Amino acid sequence: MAEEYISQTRDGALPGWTSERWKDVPSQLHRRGDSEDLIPTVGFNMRKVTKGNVTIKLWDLGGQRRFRTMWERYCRGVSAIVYVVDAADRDSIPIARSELHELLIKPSLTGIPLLVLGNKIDKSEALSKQALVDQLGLESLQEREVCFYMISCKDSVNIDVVIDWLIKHSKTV
Ligand SMILES: Nc1nc2c(ncn2[C@@H]2O[C@H](COP(=O)(O)OP(=O)(O)OP(=O)(O)O)[C@@H](O)[C@H]2O)c(=O)[nH]1
Ligand SMILES: [Mg+2]
Repeated sequence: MAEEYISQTRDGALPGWTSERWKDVPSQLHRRGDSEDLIPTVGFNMRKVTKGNVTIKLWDLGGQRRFRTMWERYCRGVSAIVYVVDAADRDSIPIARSELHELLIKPSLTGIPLLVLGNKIDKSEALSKQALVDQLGLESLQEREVCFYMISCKDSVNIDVVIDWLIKHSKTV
């Protein structure tokens, strides 16, 4: 069931990429593809996105409190962790910060490269890059590669550099 978008929003479709559900996942864990761009992730979704001879397997983990305890389990052994923050939701940044730091102190995740994305920069209330880096305490993170981009899935801002980063950090099998 290939779909022509890989990001949260239909507008954020990436030309040339196809997306399909990861086949070895129990079907009750999937969301319906049509609506998953509009509502919070329930549990998690898994996808394989492909362009040419590049395939990336993505685990999209739900951000709600009840799903956070499973983050560590699904981050173990991955090539990279991508942490997406709503840059316009200023009140939630302290929680995003503490949850991120909680996750990264887990010994099982030592050294895994981290990509932090400040999303929704199309919104006027979005924080600046420096403010977000400061409020998330990214400077204090150690012993792993950390990269940060400001993005807009809605307006497709910086999605190309995200994809480049993911490809660069993917393990070749
Ligand atoms: N304005 C704007 N809206 C966006 C953008 N990206 C996603 N959205 C919208 O945000 C809503 C989804 O909420 P999000 O906060 O992104 O959901 P999420 O982070 O996946 O939430 P969890 O799955 O609970 O972690 C949808 O209505 C999207 O259309 C963006 O770049 N700009
Ligand atoms: Mg989600």
